[in-house]
Amino acid sequence: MRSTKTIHVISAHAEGEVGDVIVGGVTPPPGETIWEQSRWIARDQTLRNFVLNEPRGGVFRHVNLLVPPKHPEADAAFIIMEPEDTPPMSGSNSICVSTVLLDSGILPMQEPVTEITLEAPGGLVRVRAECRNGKAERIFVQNLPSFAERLDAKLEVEGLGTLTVDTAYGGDSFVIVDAAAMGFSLKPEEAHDIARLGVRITNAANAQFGLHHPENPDWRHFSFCLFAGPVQRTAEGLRAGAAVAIQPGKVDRSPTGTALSARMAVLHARGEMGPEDRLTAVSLIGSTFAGRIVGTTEVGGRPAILPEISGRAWITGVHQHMLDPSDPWPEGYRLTDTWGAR
Ligand SMILES: O=C(O)[C@H]1NCC[C@@H]1O
Repeated sequence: MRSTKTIHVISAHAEGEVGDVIVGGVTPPPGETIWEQSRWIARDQTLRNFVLNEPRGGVFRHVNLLVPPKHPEADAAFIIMEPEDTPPMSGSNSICVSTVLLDSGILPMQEPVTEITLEAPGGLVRVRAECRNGKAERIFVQNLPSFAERLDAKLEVEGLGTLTVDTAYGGDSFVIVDAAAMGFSLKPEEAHDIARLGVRITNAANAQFGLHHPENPDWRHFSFCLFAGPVQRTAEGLRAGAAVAIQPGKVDRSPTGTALSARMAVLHARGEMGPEDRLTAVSLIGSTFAGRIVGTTEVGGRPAILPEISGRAWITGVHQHMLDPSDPWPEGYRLTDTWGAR
C-alpha cells in the first residue's frame, strides 16, 4: 500500500442526508476567518474534488472539514463542502458534525444534555444535544439569523411560464415554490422530476433576481429550490412536506434545516407562524426536522428570525481516503448520468 495523502473521515447521515466529517489528515486552509478559509477551499477545489468526486464521493455526498475555531467562544469549527457549493451553513451537515464530535469523543459528552458552540463559515451556531448511553440522540441547532427576501415574486421559467415564488435566506439561499401548484404531492417517486425542475427554477431565479445578503456580499446566488408542501395544523403543531433540489440535480434526503429556517422566516413575515408554534418538516423519505422561532432580530436592517432546528444523525462508518501516486485521476471525475438530473 502506498499513498501521497491519507484523509481520515467519520461518515454520518442526518435524517437520511450524508454528512461526512474529515477528522484528520488535512491541514487548515489559509484565512483569517472561517469564511475566508471556506472561500479558499471553494477556489482551490483540490480537497473538494478529492472527497466529493468519484471514485471517493458521489453526487449524494457532503463532506465537512473540521478546522481549529477562530472565535474564542467556539468549541469547534467546520467548513461545509456540498456538490456545487461551499456554503455559509447547513442544517443536516451541522447535525452530522455535532453528532460525530460527541459520539466519537472528539468533544466531551455530558448526559443528559451537552451544550457546544460551533463556528460555521457563516457564523456561530449554538448546539444543544440530548445524549443518552454515549449517543447524541437529538441535536438542536440555533441557526444563523434567517430572513424572507421576496414574497410572491413573479419568476419566468422557460417552458413553465410565470411562477409565483418566495425567496429567503436560512443559513443558505432559497427560492421557494408551492409544491401543490407545481403538481407535486411530495412522494418519493417524484424525486427525479423535483430535482430536474428545481434546478431550472433555481437557475431562473439566479438569472432574474440574485440574492442580496446585507452582511455577506460574497453570497449572491440561490443554492436551492424548496418545494414547500401545505402547512397543516395538527395536535402536535404545524407540519409540512419539504423537498429541496440541490445543484446539480438531486433531492435532499433530509427535510433540509436551512430550508426549514427559510420557510419559518417566510411564515413569520406573513404573520402565519410565531414563537409559540412548532413546525415539523417532512422529507421525501419520511424523515423529519423540527423547527421553532426562538427570537427575532435584524440582518442589515431587514427583519429576521432566530430559528432553532432539531434532528438526529448516526455514524455509518470510518474511512481513510488515499491517493496512489500512479492513479491517473487524482482529482476524480463527474459524469452527467448521475451529476445532474436529466
Ligand atoms: O439541511 C440542510 O440545510 C442541508 N442539507 C443538504 C443541503 C443543505 O445544506
